[in-house]
Amino acid sequence: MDLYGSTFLFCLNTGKKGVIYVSIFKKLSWFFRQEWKAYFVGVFFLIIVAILQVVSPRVVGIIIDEIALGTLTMASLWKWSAVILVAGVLQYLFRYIWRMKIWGTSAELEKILRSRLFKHFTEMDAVFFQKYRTGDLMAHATNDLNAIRMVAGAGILTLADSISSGGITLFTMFFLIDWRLTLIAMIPLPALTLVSRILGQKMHKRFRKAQAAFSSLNDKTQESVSGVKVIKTFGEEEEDIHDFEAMTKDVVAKNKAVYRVDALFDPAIQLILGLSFALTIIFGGRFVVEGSISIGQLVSFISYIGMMAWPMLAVGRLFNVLERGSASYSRIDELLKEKSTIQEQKNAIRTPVTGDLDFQVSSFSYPNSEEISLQDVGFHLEKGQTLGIVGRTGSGKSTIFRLLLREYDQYTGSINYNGIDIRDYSLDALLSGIGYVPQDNFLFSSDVRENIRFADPSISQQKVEEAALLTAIHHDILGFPDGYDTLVGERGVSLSGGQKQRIAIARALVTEPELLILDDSLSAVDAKTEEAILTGLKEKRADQTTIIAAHRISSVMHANEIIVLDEGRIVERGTHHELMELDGWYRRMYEKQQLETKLEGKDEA
Ligand SMILES: Nc1ncnc2c1ncn2[C@@H]1O[C@H](COP(=O)(O)OP(=O)(O)OP(=O)(O)O)[C@@H](O)[C@H]1O
Repeated sequence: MDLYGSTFLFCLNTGKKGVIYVSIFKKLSWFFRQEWKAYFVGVFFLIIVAILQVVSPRVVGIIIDEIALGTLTMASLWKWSAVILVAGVLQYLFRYIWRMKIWGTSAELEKILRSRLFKHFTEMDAVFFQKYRTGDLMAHATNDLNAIRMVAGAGILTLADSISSGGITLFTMFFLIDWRLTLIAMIPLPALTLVSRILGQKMHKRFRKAQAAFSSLNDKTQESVSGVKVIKTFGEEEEDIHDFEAMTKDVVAKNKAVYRVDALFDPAIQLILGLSFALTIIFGGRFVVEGSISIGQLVSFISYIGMMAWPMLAVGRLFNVLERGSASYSRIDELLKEKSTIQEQKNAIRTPVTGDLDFQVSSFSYPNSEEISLQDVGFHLEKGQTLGIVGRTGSGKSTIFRLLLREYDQYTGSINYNGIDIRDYSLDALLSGIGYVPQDNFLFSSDVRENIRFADPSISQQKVEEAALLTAIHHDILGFPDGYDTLVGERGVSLSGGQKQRIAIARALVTEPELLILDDSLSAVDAKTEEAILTGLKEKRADQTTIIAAHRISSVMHANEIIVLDEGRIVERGTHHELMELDGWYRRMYEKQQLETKLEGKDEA
């Protein structure tokens, strides 16, 4: 049996896996170099502890020998007791130091990698977020970073500890007690390495599965609780309970699988150690009888065997930690290597965009999509003008905005601001000039004021209120329990869809952007309020450009120009009057919506 073949040093030098173990340390060498002082102190005290560890068992052996020989005096008992006490206290102190140094420093690595990853996420483009799902990215930011931290913490610790405490204990057994007994007693111990390696691997796999099952159960619970009204309306309670029970059963089964392996650990360790103890008693007993070692030495030796168990187990654990860390490092590295397709030019213009907007896109398709989402879409807006965009769902309204916001660069044609291509501006110069209100408005878990002045927390209350007045939300806000201090978002008060929309518009308006984009942002607001907001905007933003996309014609009818999109093409264009005269889709929609409003009015009356 090749038990010794799995010992650490051998593995470091052999085979493909050996390369993995070395390479993860190499990959992290930048960090170890940066933090070498902390590691040096940590490992130094680790070695001192390893030396101190062998003192007590040896002292106990000496006391026993003195008892056997009848030479023990009170003075020597006090002396030896003091040695044991001092060794114990020093071990306590030094263990504290190395733990602080090694664990604390490894947490630093996690922090550095997490910041890098987060910064990277914020720099990535829409293509990246389409390729990786949010859940996966979150898993990378937690599980993978944790596995890498383990290399810098538990990895370094087990490596240094198994070499120092294993080496020193072995040295003491070999040279200070009896080399023959050491060789015999050590025979079963490498099996501990195998046990911790193999069972550890199995445990980890099963634990991962159990965790995944538990998080699915969590998702399911959340979905069922938040969707309980829909479930009841459709009379689906029975099915839901059935699904829930099946998932609960799955979680229990997977946890049982973890315990099946976990329960094997201790008995296996006891069995192997027991074997080693048995060999020691049989052969050590004979050596004592022969007179080649003393009883005291045998007692010390038995303690040392117990102390050898940890380094042997640690080696197996080390392989697992390094393997997982290496796989995680590769995954994180792959993410960090992803480049955004949106790149700023080296000498990009840094002054904020202003002036006329000229949008001329002859063709655009989303990456990984064969369909052409925009074809020959062009418009020119002078500073201060308003453009309306209408069209069926999926006709390409939001796509125009995504190009304006530089979420995608891969189109043919050009988008110019003041005669300069938007790709020649820095992203900050472009985006700080645009106030964008997306269709699915999002409020942060914070108060109303902070939500409105999100772009710049130093904006005054007066400006916040002006923006809120303009979007007809000011009086609503005053009616909230804490006015502008009222918490909104996930954990805050519940707002109506229209209130959320108006806060989102106020957030875009408060910075007085050069270009304001409202992407179907008035859909949940009633017709009267909509009219008030649009009139206000027209006055306030007479010198600034606005684009409004909407399903409701009333949102765009006062615009300088209106374009009607269908399947990514402009099918009608002109002012409200011109489009009414054209007698096409626009007019039909307008009349239909007018009729609906009238009927609603009658219903309400
Ligand atoms: N990320 C994407 N990848 C591939 N195709 C997309 C993507 N986003 C949108 N599309 C497609 O592009 C077309 C235009 O979509 P867009 O979101 O611009 O429509 P819209 O007019 O804004 O619709 P709505 O009024 O429903 O918001 C649709 O056919 C849509 O399926």
